Amino acid sequence: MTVIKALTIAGSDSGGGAGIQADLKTFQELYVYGMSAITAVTAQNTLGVQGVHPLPARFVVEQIDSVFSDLRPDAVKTGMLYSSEIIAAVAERISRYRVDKLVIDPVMIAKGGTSLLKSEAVEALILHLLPLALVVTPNIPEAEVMTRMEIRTIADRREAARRLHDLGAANVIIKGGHDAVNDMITDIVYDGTSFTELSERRVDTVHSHGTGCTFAAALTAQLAKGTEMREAASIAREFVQAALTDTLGIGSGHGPTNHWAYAKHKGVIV
Ligand SMILES: Nc1ncnc2c1ncn2[C@@H]1O[C@H](COP(=O)(O)OP(=O)(O)O)[C@@H](O)[C@H]1O
Ligand SMILES: Cc1ncc(COP(=O)(O)O)c(N)n1
Repeated sequence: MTVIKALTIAGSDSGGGAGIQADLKTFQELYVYGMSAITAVTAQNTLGVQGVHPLPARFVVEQIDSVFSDLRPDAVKTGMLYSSEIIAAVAERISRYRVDKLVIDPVMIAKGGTSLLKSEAVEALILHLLPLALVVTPNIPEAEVMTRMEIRTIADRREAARRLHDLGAANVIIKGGHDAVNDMITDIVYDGTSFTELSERRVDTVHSHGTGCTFAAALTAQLAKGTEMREAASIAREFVQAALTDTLGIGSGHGPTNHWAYAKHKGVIV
């Protein structure tokens, strides 16, 4: 049996809906062996983020080295990176280990408004990490910050994707979850040449904590298996749609998505 392996470099969410926990649950559901390097520990639940405790950059590196020296991953995902020190250290190791399947989810702000990336670290993310990305997966506000442009229309999203590609990401997926206007939620995939739109009906739910992490983790799992970019994005979109539709309804605030839903609906996983 060939075991496909993926590493997530991200923050821990004690509430289990986002961050490392969402990534590992998603990898597991897609039959990918999950490994982690934790950048920060958050005290978090469905009501918000109560505390953030970053780890020293050198200890993030130590975790990455432990994984690479023994369990070589087939793909790597980054989530919450918190500081420019951690970003620079992660970028150095990604280059050193010649990671070719790097998925960057440029996590900046939790849904409740707590910052998960220091504002001065945005430049480091763009400069050091973006050029190493096989794919970057910003939501609309994150794409606005990185491109310094306002994004309203689908044409704006395409322009932002072009700019992020020009900044060095081989592929760009701009997620449409923050579109407050349309009934259809559209993620756009840009490979440097052509655009693909992935549209699904808006799910009207408060239980959307961790959608971004879950999408990028499903994408990473599929890329680790060798699925091509558009097909991997489409499966990730389907995974999140199921996770948002069949909610667990736990917690008294913005609850997590249901990581079991995709497998439950599909019956079998390929
Ligand atoms: N209400 C919704 N209905 C359907 N899909 C959604 C909804 N909200 C988010 N998504 C999907 O979840 C994923 C994450 O999107 P988004 O919310 O934009 O990112 P983030 O969680 O990083 O803020 C995307 O694939 C997006 O299309
Ligand atoms: C540790 C951690 N990482 C990422 C997110 C973003 O979550 P979302 O996907 O809801 O934007 C989070 N809330 N906590």
